[in-house]
Amino acid sequence: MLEFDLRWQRGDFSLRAQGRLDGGVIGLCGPSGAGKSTLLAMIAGLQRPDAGAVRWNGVALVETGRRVFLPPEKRRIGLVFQDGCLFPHLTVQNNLLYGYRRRPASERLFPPDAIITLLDIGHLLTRRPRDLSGGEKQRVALGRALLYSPSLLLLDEPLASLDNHRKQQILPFLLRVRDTLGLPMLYVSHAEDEVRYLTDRVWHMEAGRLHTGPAGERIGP
Ligand SMILES: Nc1ncnc2c1ncn2[C@@H]1O[C@H](COP(=O)(O)OP(=O)(O)OP(=O)(O)O)[C@@H](O)[C@H]1O
Repeated sequence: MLEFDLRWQRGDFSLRAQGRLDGGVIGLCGPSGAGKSTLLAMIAGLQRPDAGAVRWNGVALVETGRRVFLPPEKRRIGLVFQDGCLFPHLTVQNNLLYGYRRRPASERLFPPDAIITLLDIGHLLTRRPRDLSGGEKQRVALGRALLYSPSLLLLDEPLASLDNHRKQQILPFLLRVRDTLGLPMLYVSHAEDEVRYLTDRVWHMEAGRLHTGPAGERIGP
């Protein structure tokens, strides 16, 4: 279970967010500038909170009061961003295996072949990112994040740079990941219909405040 209680301020913008994610998919929606990416960055360890804590199954990943700060590579959190952020000089295969090879065999969650089949990227393995379409890049980025063997997957507008047609092609893969791998996911998107395709558990963020609803989530519109 992921639990967080975080504060962060820069200039006029202040973020205050408290929440709990115990499995399944939670969507995180809200207008531009609401603080969604900043919240994800603090959970992943890419941004330090001014005050607060993030715990995974009771273990502190960050706790400002005790000066605990686990760097991102020690958190076992998979990240997928809008533009994939693949390593341009590596083939698809080496992008996919980048995190996998750095995990001890005993910690590896999924065999590469299973993920390659799940995402239907077997025919792309020898290509480099520049020779992939936007949708293919995002499938490879998702595969790379999964082969890192994360305990939690954070997706920050993973489909935002794709046209509607491509989005419709990728959403079923995300459903497959949800249904076959059982990883908890926090999915940021402006598009609430996209989020609702994957989950009816939606958090809202506005002007730096996170609204999770009375039961830690909001169900229904
Ligand atoms: N270093 C900084 N200094 C000042 N303000 C910052 C800094 N970094 C982020 N902000 C502000 O924090 C706010 C939250 O930004 P954030 O990117 O988290 O929002 P978002 O909800 O993810 O937006 P979008 O949907 O457009 O990606 C914005 O108003 C942004 O300008």
